[in-house]
Amino acid sequence: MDQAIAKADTLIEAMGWIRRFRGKTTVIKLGGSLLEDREALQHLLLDVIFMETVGLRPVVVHGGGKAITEAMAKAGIEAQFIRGRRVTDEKSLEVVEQVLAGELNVELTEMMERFGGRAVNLSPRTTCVLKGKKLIDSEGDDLGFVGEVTEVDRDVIESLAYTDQVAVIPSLCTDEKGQLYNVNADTAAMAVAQSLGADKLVFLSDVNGVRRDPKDPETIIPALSAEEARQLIADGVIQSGMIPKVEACLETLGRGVQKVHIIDGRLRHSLLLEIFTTDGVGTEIHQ
Ligand SMILES: Nc1ncnc2c1ncn2[C@@H]1O[C@H](COP(=O)(O)OP(=O)(O)O)[C@@H](O)[C@H]1O
Ligand SMILES: CC(=O)N[C@@H](CCC(=O)OP(=O)(O)O)C(=O)O
Repeated sequence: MDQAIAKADTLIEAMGWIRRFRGKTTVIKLGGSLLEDREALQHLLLDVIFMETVGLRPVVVHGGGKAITEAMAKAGIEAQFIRGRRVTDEKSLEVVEQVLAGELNVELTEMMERFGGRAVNLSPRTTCVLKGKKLIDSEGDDLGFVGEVTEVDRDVIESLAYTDQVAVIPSLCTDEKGQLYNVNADTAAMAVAQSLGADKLVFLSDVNGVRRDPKDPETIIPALSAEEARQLIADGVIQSGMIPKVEACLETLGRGVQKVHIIDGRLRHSLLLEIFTTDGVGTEIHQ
């Protein structure tokens, strides 16, 4: 009996969160490491469809760094990164476009459709919603065809949400001349969240959050202020792919998005636990 009541309490709590977030936008960023784990990915996409079904408005932005590096290796191109961003020449850009827009984006949408959801890919091959320009690197390095998003077509994304469809956006943008650019997926998600005035931005990765020791899951930091996060980057505790992620969190918080989380997408239902429970999982970054 007690157990049944405890379960009812969980349900009541979940209903409260559903009421709180119904009609609100959550931008969900799927990282490359996670995209490699098919089983985890399927659970996750099912959760996205669940969110949409109960009236939340999830928008998916995805990367695919690992798959790109593998495809480049097959094409005999060596991957090179500067401050977490891939140096992208013309040949690499072709591979990036094929993997993100030609393969992963289509695969993600198809998987969601198989779960009974309605998902629409918004890539430069279909409807390009991310406009941008070449990224000028902070240290003056030339990264090639690496871009930054300057404008998001929020009308297209929102009109999908209003008609119960989930937008699936790869991290690619085009400039006014139609030139394609490779965008770091964390910053692409940030741009989408800001433009939509999202309530939440959730980064799903293959780590349980930001850690004091990157190799030790026990050292996860559940909550991090913007100031602490900057210090951890300066101290070299936050490294490699975690740098653009945390920088994207910090910039997003400065622009009105209420909450930003970094969570482990391999953990079953981590997304729902994050949204529908008080304690949540992973690292929350706040002002
Ligand atoms: N302080 C840290 N805490 C956790 N992970 C870290 C930290 N510093 C660096 N990392 C690395 O960042 C990676 C996550 O970034 P990235 O590989 O770009 O993820 P994704 O492809 O999912 O976006 C982790 O797998 C981990 O190796
Ligand atoms: C410019 C740049 O670095 N672009 C990234 C885009 C994909 C990405 O960011 O994927 P993850 O989210 O899996 O890291 C890249 O080429 O790897």
